[in-house]
Amino acid sequence: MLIIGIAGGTGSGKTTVVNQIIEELKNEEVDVISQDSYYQDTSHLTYEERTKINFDHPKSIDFDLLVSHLKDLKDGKTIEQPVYSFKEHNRTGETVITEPKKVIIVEGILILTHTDIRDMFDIKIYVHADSDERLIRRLKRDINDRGRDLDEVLWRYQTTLKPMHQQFIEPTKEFADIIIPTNRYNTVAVDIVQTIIKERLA
Ligand SMILES: Nc1ncnc2c1ncn2[C@@H]1O[C@H](COP(=O)(O)OP(=O)(O)O)[C@@H](O)[C@H]1O
Ligand SMILES: Nc1ccn([C@@H]2O[C@H](COP(=O)(O)O)[C@@H](O)[C@H]2O)c(=O)n1
Repeated sequence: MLIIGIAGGTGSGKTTVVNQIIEELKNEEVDVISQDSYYQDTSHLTYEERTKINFDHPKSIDFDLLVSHLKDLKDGKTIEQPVYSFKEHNRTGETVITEPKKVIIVEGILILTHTDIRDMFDIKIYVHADSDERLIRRLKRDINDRGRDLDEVLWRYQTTLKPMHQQFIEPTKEFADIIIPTNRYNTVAVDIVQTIIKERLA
């Protein structure tokens, strides 16, 4: 089993890169695990309280569950990946049955901050886009897809997202084996990663 970690700031293009990488792989060969599925269960809080959570701090992630799920997959066991709702700021209570495959791609802003998880990765990738580009993408995406408005995105950017990015996320670039610049669509980098995966699978 090959485990690939793909980190990078919000809006850097992690999900897009993952989708491009797996385009040529068969479904039965690859699992994608998103760190977003592992936001802490906050059902004990009201909706109002949940809106104020700092979702860019490592403490917002249930890393224990993520570690145990990755270990299970490595051991050939099936897991139940939680489903997360950005509209509700909480897990939905549903799960996705995920079976072990030849390639596991784990993507998320904070995945390289955690030593045990970092050590499980065979390849560590950091996706980089400039912060203004990321903010523009985040604004468009959160308003179109995640039920947010301009004020909410800018408030979150100023209060938590930008400082947490500088404190926790950007420094993990030093752990990366490969850094992919994505201010433009980077097909060359995607081709290189696809080639590495194919070689390892051969
Ligand atoms: N290289 C790129 N150039 C322009 N837009 C991009 C690029 N990569 C991603 N996007 C767009 O930016 C938004 C955020 O990308 P996404 O892959 O979801 O980022 P992340 O998973 O890192 O938050 C999406 O709307 C996506 O279509
Ligand atoms: N309820 C939530 C949970 C997380 N976020 C933001 O999502 C970002 C991480 O996801 P990406 O797909 O962009 O990598 C992170 O920056 C959190 O601020 C949120 O807005 N609401």
